[in-house]
Amino acid sequence: MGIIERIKEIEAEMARTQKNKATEYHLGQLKAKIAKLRTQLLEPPKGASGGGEGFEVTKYGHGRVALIGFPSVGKSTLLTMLTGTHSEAASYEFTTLTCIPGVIHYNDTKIQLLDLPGIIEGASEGKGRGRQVIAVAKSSDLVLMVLDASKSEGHRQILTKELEAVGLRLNKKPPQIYFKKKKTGGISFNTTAPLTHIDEKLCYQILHEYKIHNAEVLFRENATVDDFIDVIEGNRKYIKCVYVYNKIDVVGIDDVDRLARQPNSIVISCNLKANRLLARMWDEMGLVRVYSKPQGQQPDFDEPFVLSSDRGGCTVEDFCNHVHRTLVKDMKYALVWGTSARHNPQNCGLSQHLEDEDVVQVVKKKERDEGGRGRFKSHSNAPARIADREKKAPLKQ
Ligand SMILES: Nc1nc2c(ncn2[C@@H]2O[C@H](COP(=O)(O)OP(=O)(O)OP(=O)(O)O)[C@@H](O)[C@H]2O)c(=O)[nH]1
Ligand SMILES: [K+]
Ligand SMILES: [Mg+2]
Repeated sequence: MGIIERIKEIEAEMARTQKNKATEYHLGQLKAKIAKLRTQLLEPPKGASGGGEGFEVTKYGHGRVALIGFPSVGKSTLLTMLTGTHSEAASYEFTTLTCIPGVIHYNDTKIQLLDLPGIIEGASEGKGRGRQVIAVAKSSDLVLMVLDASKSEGHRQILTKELEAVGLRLNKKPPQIYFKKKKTGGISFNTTAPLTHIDEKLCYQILHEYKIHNAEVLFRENATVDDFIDVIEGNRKYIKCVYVYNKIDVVGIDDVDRLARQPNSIVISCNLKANRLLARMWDEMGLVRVYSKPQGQQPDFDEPFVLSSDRGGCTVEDFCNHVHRTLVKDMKYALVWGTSARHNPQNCGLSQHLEDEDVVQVVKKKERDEGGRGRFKSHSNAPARIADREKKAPLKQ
C-alpha cells in the first residue's frame, strides 16, 4: 500500500472513532502516524534532484510574496497589474505553467512577487504541479491566497488544508513548547501552564510513536496534540497569509461585505484599483526601513536599509551588519532618531530595537559624534514622524 493510501486509511479510522476521553490517546497516536507519513511523502524520491522545471527562481529584493490559488482566480492578472511584468492571463484553467517573478516597488522597497500555476485539491499529494507550487510558497515571506469571490467559500478551507498537509502553518505562531531529544535519562515532562488538550500520558504515547525514549519536554502554553506533533516534526514553516478575494466586480455588495469581514482577508478586483492590497501586503511583511546618516551629512531618504523582525531582526546590530560586516566591531554607540528613540537623538547600544523610518548614525570608536538635534530635508515621512515624536517628548540635549 502506498503512503497516500495509508494516510487515507488512518483518516478514515479517525473519522469513524468517536471523540471522548477513552479514545483520546488512540486519536493522538493516529495523528502522529499521519504526521510521520506526510513527512515521508515530502521526502524527494531517491535519485530525484527535487525542485522541478521553471520553479527555481532566485530571491530578489527585500522580501518574497507568493500568489497561491485555484486555477483562473486571477493570479497572473494580479501579477501583471502590480509589477508590470507580463504574465499570460486567460479564461481557461492552467494558463500559467511555471513560476513567473515580478517586482513590486513600494515605499522605497522592492518586493518579489511570484505568479504560480493554479493548484487543486490533492496538490499536497502531488496532483498537478501542487508539490512544486507549495515548495515555492514555503520559501516565501508572505502568501497571498487568491480566491475567486464568486466561487465556493469552501475553497479557502481546501487550500489551507493542502498547505497545512505539507507543514505550512498560516498566521500561526510556533507553539510555546520546549523539546529536546536526549541520549539517556528517559522523558522529563514539565509544564508552566495548565494543559487541557494533552496530558503527560498522551505525550509519552506520541513520543513512543516516534520511538523517542529520552527527551526534555516543557509546555509553556496550553498547546494541543497537533502543536506537540509540529514541534516533534520540527520542519514546520510559519508564514503569514492574506486571503485575497478577487473579482468582487462580479458579486453583490452583500457578498463583498461578508468576505471583507473574514479574518486576514482583503477584497479586490483586478478590474478596479488594488492599492489597498499593496499597503496591506507591505504591513504584513513587517519591513523596517532604516536610514543611515553619515556624520555631518543628511541621510539619504531614498535608499533605506531594509530590516525585518521575522527575518534577521531589526536591532542596531542587525542594521550594522547590513551596512558593513566590520561595523559592529568598530561601533562605539549609535545615535538614533525616530519612533524607537526615547528622545531625538538617543544614544543607543547594539541591542536597541529599531522601528520603521528610524535614522541611525553609527559613531565609531575614535570618532566624535556631532550630537545636536537633527532635522532632515526629504520627501519621506520619516522627518515628520521624528519631529512628531520630539513634540510628544521634547528633551534637552
Ligand atoms: N471579472 C473579473 N475577471 C477577472 C479579474 N481578475 C482576473 N479576471 C479574469 O479571470 C480569468 C483568469 O485570470 P488569470 O489571471 O489567467 O488567472 P490565474 O489565476 O492566473 O489562472 P491560471 O494561471 O490558469 O491558474 C481571465 O479571463 C481574467 O481576465 C477580476 O478582478 N474580475
Ligand atoms: K487562467
Ligand atoms: Mg496564471
